[in-house]
Amino acid sequence: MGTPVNIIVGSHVWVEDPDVAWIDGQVLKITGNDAEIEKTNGKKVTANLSKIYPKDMEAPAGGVDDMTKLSYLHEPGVLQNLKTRYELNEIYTYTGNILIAINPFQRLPHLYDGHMMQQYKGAPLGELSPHVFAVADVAYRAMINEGKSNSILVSGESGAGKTETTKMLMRYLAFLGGRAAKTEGRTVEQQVLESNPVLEAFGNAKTVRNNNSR
Ligand SMILES: Nc1ncnc2c1ncn2[C@@H]1O[C@H](COP(=O)(O)OP(=O)(O)OP(=O)(O)O)[C@@H](O)[C@H]1O
Repeated sequence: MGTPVNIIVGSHVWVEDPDVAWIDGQVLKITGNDAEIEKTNGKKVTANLSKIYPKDMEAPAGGVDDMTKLSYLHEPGVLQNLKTRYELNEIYTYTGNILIAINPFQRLPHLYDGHMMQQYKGAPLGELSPHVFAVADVAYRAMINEGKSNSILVSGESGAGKTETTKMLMRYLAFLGGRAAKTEGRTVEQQVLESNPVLEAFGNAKTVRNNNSR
């Protein structure tokens, strides 16, 4: 993937591992196309040079909020960055203007409160920390400015968090657009959000990864 990088004796690299997907280590010896690597768990392994990837030793300790800032855009580099951020409860990361969300499997209420929504209102993408509200804000503004419908694509495997993400997108869009008008004493925001259980009932079946089949 990407430009070939010189791997020499002493290079810090990523090598595939059956238990943890990728593990880092240092090249001890190169013989032909094979490199002998001492992994950080102390074990040694031999791998083909085409299967190992350079590790960025200068990567910031807390990761980067946009993966286009990574020195190496290979799989272990991307996964390492997401893992580093996830451990700090930073579940959102950009890759350019695409947002990657990792399921936190715990409530993070501070991420979605009214204060947060207020902050993201009108803020250019990339100015604040990566967030689903930022994506909604850009989509909403493009719709208003261009006078055309807009869509937001939410994809991921079962249990990845698409339904939760969509709920947050709807909440934010309702917050932007539907606060003033009222029908039968309820705001558009309330009404849109109340439609969630109905949509869920039609769209969701229980799967092995996810039981929200309400
Ligand atoms: N941003 C989040 N904050 C807190 N919990 C979350 C978040 N995203 C997902 N979860 C948790 O993960 C569970 C599964 O997420 P969700 O239902 O959104 O997945 P999905 O991608 O829609 O799955 P499926 O394709 O099976 O419908 C949720 O019920 C919730 O407990």
